[in-house]
Amino acid sequence: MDKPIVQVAAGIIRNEFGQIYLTQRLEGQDFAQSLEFPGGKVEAGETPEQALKRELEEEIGIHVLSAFPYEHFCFDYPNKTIAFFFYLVEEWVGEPFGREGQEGFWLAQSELDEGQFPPANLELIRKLKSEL
Ligand SMILES: Nc1nc2c([nH]c(=O)n2[C@H]2C[C@H](O)[C@@H](COP(=O)(O)OP(=O)(O)OP(=O)(O)O)O2)c(=O)[nH]1
Ligand SMILES: [Mg+2]
Repeated sequence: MDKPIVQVAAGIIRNEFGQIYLTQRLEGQDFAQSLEFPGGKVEAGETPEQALKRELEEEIGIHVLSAFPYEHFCFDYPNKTIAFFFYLVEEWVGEPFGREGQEGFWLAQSELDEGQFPPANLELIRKLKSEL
């Protein structure tokens, strides 16, 4: 049987100190307790950028002013293929917080640890660290 393909939009939210805002996935979600770049599934009728903006309002309470495509790739999980759209977000209104009860915190870009993220994030984290 063919695996479903899911589109996911997520934000690399970076402040003026070069720190990135991360959240921890909740119990009951897939990859519970993993760190993640906030974001979620693109819904029918949405562009990935629209989904990014909606998800960042819903999950961390910020209003994105501008977002730039950073990486797009597909990753095969055993049960689904995810098409990721990662955006760099450096302009927004509001102070991010875990609006759905999840932990959230700022981390220096150099301190990102691929071991704490889902497997799909490996190359992305390496790229972010290599750019410093
Ligand atoms: N947001 C996000 N999701 C990631 C990352 N890496 C990674 O493998 N994923 C996976 C986990 C999930 O299977 C999927 C994202 O879906 P999600 O659970 O966040 O979707 P959603 O916010 O729309 O939540 P829901 O309404 O479906 O519960 O992508 C990442 O860095 N950020
Ligand atoms: Mg999500």
